[in-house]
Amino acid sequence: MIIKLFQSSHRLKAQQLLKKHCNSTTSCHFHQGEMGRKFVVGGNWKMNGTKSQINEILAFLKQGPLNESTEIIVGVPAIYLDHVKSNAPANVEVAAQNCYKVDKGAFTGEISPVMLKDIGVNWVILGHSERRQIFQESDELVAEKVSFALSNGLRVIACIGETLQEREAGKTEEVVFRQTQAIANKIKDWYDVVIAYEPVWAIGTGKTATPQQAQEVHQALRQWISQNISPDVANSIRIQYGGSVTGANAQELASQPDIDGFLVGGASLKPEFVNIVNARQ
Ligand SMILES: O=C[C@H](O)COP(=O)(O)O
Repeated sequence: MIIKLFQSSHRLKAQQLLKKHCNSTTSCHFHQGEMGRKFVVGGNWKMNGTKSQINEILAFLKQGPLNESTEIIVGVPAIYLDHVKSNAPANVEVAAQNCYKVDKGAFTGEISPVMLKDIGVNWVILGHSERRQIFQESDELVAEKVSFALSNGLRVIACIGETLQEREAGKTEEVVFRQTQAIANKIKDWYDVVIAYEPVWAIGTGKTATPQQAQEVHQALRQWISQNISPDVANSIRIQYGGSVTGANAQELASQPDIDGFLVGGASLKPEFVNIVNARQ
């Protein structure tokens, strides 16, 4: 069972079971430092695509080849979730791009985690900067959504990241720690959470963070998580980078030790997404 959990991406759950196992036997060969994090690449299609364009994306995903050791998730506009769920290759998981914090009721235009589970969708992207900025989602609301989605059995890509103004004011760490703390205030288990660090100034602008800039924030965040949540969570949680990732820059970004994958916008609509999926050598 532990091996199965490792092969899936429930690494933290596996790690905790292993810890229990290691404490109860003297011959355990597993140690925390040996546990790698599975590379995870998400394609966030945002509000793009008609059914025929989506079928073209599905065609290049089917053609691949897609690295088997990378977990792949596509974030699909709500109206096409069912279609993509039925037509995506088996190794490509499907995510919604948002969901609300209650299971049903008078919330016109919203969709709930229960509805997503009902059509077999197991992932949701929450707290994307476009939701935070255009739709004024607060840290508190994002955290409530994360908590409610997890309690309904969804797995979550939780997005954080600073604006250009915040970076220039030297507030990058303060912002990403604050956004993560808001989530930490509402959840206990991080097994089913992937964090996507997406500096807002790099989204859709062609200005990718350099591998060093991204690594610096990922490392600082992991250290913060170790001190403020737990060393186990810090060691196991996957932190994606997002912001103008392309087939051309993915490989160097993927070589950074604390970058565990990507959340890709524009390039996820194009065949180069396959190169991004395969960026971790
Ligand atoms: O969710 C994805 C990010 O917003 C990145 O978008 P981008 O790759 O188009 O810069």
